[in-house]
Amino acid sequence: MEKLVSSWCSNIKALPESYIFPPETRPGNLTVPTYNSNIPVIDLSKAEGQNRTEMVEQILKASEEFGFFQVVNHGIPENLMNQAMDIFKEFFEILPAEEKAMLYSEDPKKSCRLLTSTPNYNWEKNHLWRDNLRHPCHPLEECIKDWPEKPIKYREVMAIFSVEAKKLGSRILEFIAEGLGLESGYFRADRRPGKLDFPSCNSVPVIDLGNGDDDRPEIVEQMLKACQEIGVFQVVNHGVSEEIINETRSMYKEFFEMPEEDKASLITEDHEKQCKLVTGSTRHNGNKLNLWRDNLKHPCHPLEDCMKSWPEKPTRYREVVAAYSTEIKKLGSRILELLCQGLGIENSSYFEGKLSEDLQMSVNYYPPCPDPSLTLGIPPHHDPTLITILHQGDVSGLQLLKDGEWFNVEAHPNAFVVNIGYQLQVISNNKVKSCEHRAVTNSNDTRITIVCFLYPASDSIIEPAASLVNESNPPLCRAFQSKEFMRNFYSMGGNGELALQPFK
Ligand SMILES: O=C(O)CCC(=O)C(=O)O
Ligand SMILES: [Fe+2]
Repeated sequence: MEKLVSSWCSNIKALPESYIFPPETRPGNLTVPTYNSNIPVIDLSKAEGQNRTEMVEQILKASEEFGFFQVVNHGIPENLMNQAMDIFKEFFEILPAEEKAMLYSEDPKKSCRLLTSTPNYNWEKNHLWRDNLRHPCHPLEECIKDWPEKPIKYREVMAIFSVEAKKLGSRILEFIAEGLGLESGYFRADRRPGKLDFPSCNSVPVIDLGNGDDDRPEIVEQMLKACQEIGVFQVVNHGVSEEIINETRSMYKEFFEMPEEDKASLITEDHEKQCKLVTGSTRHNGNKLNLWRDNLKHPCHPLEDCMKSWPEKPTRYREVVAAYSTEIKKLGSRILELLCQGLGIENSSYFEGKLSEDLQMSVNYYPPCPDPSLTLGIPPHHDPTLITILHQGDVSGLQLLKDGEWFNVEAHPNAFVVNIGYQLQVISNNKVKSCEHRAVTNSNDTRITIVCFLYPASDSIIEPAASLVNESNPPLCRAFQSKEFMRNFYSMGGNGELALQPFK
């Protein structure tokens, strides 16, 4: 093992010969002016405000002019940065030599290695005045086993730090994609699912709604916690009868498996049409990439008006879906009332009436897929709803993004998955968050998901609820009409944050 510079440098007065560079490659004058005044320091908190476009332009300009910029208000807590810095100080300056010797390696294939100067120490002419520790951080569970075991807190602190740094990196790449006019998510490595064995998300509780008022405080607390942590929970004992659910599911299976000619009249690219059957997405024709799904969509409110546009086959379609959507609307109101209490919105009927009036049915049919690692059922997105109530039967495929990783939402045949939508996030003044999610496919089973989107009526006014706004929680945006937000949401390619910009 070469002697690490950190192990002997403190006692020496003159620079040893092997570190002295030829005159033409020495830094020479050490009083060069700092570049700080020219390299922009970019305030990332502006991403959430009116000046987002300006901030994205700053990043792009700095990238063109310097290829460097600094960021502040980047979301990595100061104490975490200090902890990481202290860990490395302890690593290089205090850790006994024998601990470091175990990590020292000249084998470039070794995942975690400590070296001095460059990896080519033995054949370099001049050594560099540095020691260096390097290791990969992704995927965390695999890499962490090779990380230093000392200082004791190394793995704990650096795991958190690396997750935060990765999030920051993804955010910055997203700003750059935005500035370059690329589609959202352009730089993300996970546009294909790649691997197929995703872990289940353990932040999604299965909440039992069944036991009446005695359990209410506990139910409310569980819901709020899930909405704050991940924005998704499941409910069982929800009051929608198993019979209605099974009947609806088998009816939809029959629908999607009907001969082509029975469905042809519903296939359309006309956005104005109320009831639409599409393959891929509604923007399929403009997309180079197709999605491995068919989708049927139509509104359900007001029922009598909408029903006329619904499919006529299977013959029981209208009767079954009318019953199902009525039950889901009731369940939706119940969940919103519980959430209202959890959020601390004083008026318990806050969501009643127009604010939760609109119900859209969206049913996905994902046939078994020849190679699920290469394609998606639905790409990553946030729902623009108040809440979404989804039934995925016994085949999982819904995935949530948490700390930059995808997790499965476990399939419970009796449960509905409830998902916080972007408009509820606004009303909660960011107290609860909507979660980015996607649907993956599988090679064995047909998967049908019955998705009910609960929306405000299009002309209702959306704003952070007055009881959630105070001096320390200023309103995240001004009031707007739901339809204004929806228009922006679609024109901004489904990006809720951008859709909200005009109302900041
Ligand atoms: O089918 C799924 O699991 C996801 C559906 C979904 O996210 C949607 O329709 O917005
Ligand atoms: Fe969704």
